[in-house]
Amino acid sequence: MAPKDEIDGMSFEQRHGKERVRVGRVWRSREDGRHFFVEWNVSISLLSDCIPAYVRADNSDIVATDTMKNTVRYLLDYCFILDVYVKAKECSEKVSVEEFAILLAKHFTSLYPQVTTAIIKIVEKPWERISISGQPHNHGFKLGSERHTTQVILNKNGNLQLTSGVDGLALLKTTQSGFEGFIRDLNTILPETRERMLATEVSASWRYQFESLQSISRGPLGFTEKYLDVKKVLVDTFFGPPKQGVYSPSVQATLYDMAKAVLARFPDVSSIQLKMPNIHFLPVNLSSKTNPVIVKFEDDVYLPTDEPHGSIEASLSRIRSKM
Ligand SMILES: O=c1[nH]c(=O)c2[nH]c(=O)[nH]c2[nH]1
Repeated sequence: MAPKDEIDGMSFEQRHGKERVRVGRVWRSREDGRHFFVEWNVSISLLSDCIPAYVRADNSDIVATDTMKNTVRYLLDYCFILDVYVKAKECSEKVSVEEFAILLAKHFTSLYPQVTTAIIKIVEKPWERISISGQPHNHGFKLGSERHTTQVILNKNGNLQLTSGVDGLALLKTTQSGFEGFIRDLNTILPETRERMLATEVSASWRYQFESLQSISRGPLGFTEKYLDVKKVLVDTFFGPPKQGVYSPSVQATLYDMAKAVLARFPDVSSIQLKMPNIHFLPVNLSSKTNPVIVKFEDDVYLPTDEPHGSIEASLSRIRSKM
């Protein structure tokens, strides 16, 4: 990713940045007094022309990460120094995590002549508006589960790679899952089955087809809506219709159906990567010498296990027309 430089007859790559810069932001609606809140964990990585710092002890081209670190603390009071916060303050209207990442990347690549590319990653903490007696609260939030993520890679010349994603989306179904017909050898003890639990924690990231800043023409929260829509397609495809569900012959087949459904539904998504660990729920059969059947497994009592778990991941991309 980083450009390679040749130094002393050797190839050299470098980048520097700041990880885990945390920021919270409240937007207050004047109309109905409702507050909107986001908490973001921002990582910045800059590709920049600062080889002299490595080879000649000349730091004159360095955007210092220590400045950023000190500024994070300072900024609890003053919101105008660290780039992350300057931009957060400038966002008088609520923005999506994708737009904010683009804003930051634009800032770094346009302000510093040395910076050729900015890579911004943001993870949004899942604060959700709370409801009291069925009524959405104006300023109360509780922590949910899955996290909205984004990564923006922006080049000085405007070339853009934009991905959105979801992490920690835990899904489980108690039937309509099996695993049969796999290779059997000396080490195979797993029985074939058409009846098992299926549980996973989906990590997905999908890339938008936009390849430059100019090609993005969305409303202020378009990416948040798209995130919710993609998540819904993933979840709906995993479970199938509410009454009968849909049979899963393997995690692999379900993963592929989910990826295909996203590409079929969203023309502006050019690829999707899915990681779906197979989180096992083992059948419980208990016996002893004196009592051969204490608990007989009848698709009811399971032992949940995190370790080890199956690891299944794949990505699906549109093949670009060569025309
Ligand atoms: O859906 C599954 N895919 C596998 O590759 C696998 N391997 C395994 O032991 N159980 C399962 N289940």
